[in-house]
Amino acid sequence: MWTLRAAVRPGAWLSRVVRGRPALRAAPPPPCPERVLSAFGPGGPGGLRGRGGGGRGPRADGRGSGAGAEEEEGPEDAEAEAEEEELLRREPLLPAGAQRVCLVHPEVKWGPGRPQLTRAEWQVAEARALVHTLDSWSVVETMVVPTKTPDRKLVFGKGTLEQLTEKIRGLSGITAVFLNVERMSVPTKKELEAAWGVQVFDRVTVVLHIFRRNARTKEARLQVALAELPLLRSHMKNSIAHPDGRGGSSRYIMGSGESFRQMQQRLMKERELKIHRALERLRRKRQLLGTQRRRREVPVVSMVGYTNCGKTTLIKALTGDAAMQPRDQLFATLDITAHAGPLPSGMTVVYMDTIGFLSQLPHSLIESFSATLVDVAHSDLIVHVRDLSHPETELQKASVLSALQSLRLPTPLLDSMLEVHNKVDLVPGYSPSEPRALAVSALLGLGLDELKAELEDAVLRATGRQVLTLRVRLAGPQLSWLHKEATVQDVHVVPEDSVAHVTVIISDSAYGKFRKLFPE
Ligand SMILES: Nc1nc2c(ncn2[C@@H]2O[C@H](COP(=O)(O)OP(=O)(O)OP(=O)(O)O)[C@@H](O)[C@H]2O)c(=O)[nH]1
Ligand SMILES: [Mg+2]
Repeated sequence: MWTLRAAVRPGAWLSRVVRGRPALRAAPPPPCPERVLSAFGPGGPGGLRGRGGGGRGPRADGRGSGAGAEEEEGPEDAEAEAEEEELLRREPLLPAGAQRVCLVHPEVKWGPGRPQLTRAEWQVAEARALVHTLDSWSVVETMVVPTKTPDRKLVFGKGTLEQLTEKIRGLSGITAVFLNVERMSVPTKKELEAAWGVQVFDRVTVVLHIFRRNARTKEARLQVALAELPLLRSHMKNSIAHPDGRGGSSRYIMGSGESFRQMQQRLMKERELKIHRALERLRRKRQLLGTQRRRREVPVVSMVGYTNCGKTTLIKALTGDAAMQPRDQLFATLDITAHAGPLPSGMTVVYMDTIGFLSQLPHSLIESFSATLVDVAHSDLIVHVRDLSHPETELQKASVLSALQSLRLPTPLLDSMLEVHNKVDLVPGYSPSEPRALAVSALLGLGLDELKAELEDAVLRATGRQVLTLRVRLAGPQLSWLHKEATVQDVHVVPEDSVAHVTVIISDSAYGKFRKLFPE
């Protein structure tokens, strides 16, 4: 247990945390997370009391947070809710149920399309992991097929495609082919499906299917709906060319003055606008809660990282939040959730669990989800969690950093980022070479004390606060002033001297005031 010890001259302060226990403690901080919940008032921070959060921790979208009068629902809210429900009522892109998949990975060995940092086997492993993330989906066959023409309509050269078609046709019992390309045009899909006799999915479709399945909150579900739009649009463009089977796309719908295609495009545009509006509404609510959180001065630490690196596990270990459910799946977390936990001095911080990154994620997908990550920009500290046991950990780091760059986060926030090397239990003898990196095992609880100490230093630096132990006279007004203007962590009374050594977390400006008011 870490605590601050009173070993100070009058008015002097300690900025370092040392081991030990005070002889007499007054007003010990109640254990978390209750303590932070009370700090947020009856509703908790950012929906800490979220209803139906899927058993995966509280939600930060503000739904059902009961955070105050702003949250009370009026008829307008009911109308908005009805519209949101309507927007979410849509058939999934892929049918529900089991799929027995043949995974086909086009390997580009030469030329500009050749991946620079990765190898086919890891790309295949990631594609398999995507499939296995879906319940009752399985990979029954994997084929790595060389191609020199990945940008051609049918991806492979003529001879290779013929051989591949023969092989796929010869497989018994497969229900689909997962062609591991980012995105396939609809004509390509149709032609390959005709040749192979089964459905063909690309990476975007599979990722969207996972997103749709894992999205819990309305905000995440609306983001998925938004991300699906480009796909629906291209399907529409191709399928309504002949809506009545007789080339009716350019025909005018009676009396409307617009063709069938124009009408479909208009409806799609309207849908997009409505989704944006609904998301905006939900975000405004969330921002409001974020402002309340900041006003209450609870520092926010965002955990970011590649999918499956252990963000949720680490937050669970740091907070002891038993409701969190880490899973060995890609994109297990799609909703930003907030979880409170204590640091060594007793200071409480809120950890934000975020959606994981994936390399080669289509741009439109990143865009629709980057809005979720806007919250990261409002945090006091970013922690980049890495899976050190992953063979492509360097590539994963590069894709996370480039995604973070594209979010245009404030430079001090990027500069102060901490790197946590997780899963070291799987890499015996590992120690990080980077200067601002800490090795931990979130699963086994290794290295967490060091991490907490480092987090505390970083949070204090980022928020312009310090942990000080001040000597105050029991008879004077200092103690009550400190209770009002700072966060009192510990009071160590020395009765024979009629003084107390008070440990506080205090902002630089409040400390300046304190020195002015009580100069002794
Ligand atoms: N061996 C080992 N496994 C870990 C460790 N931390 C997490 N895991 C496992 O890694 C898997 C993914 O963990 P999560 O915490 O869900 O990862 P995440 O980063 O939140 O994943 P997404 O939400 O999908 O982005 C789970 O099976 C965890 O048990 C660790 O320190 N050691
Ligand atoms: Mg997670």
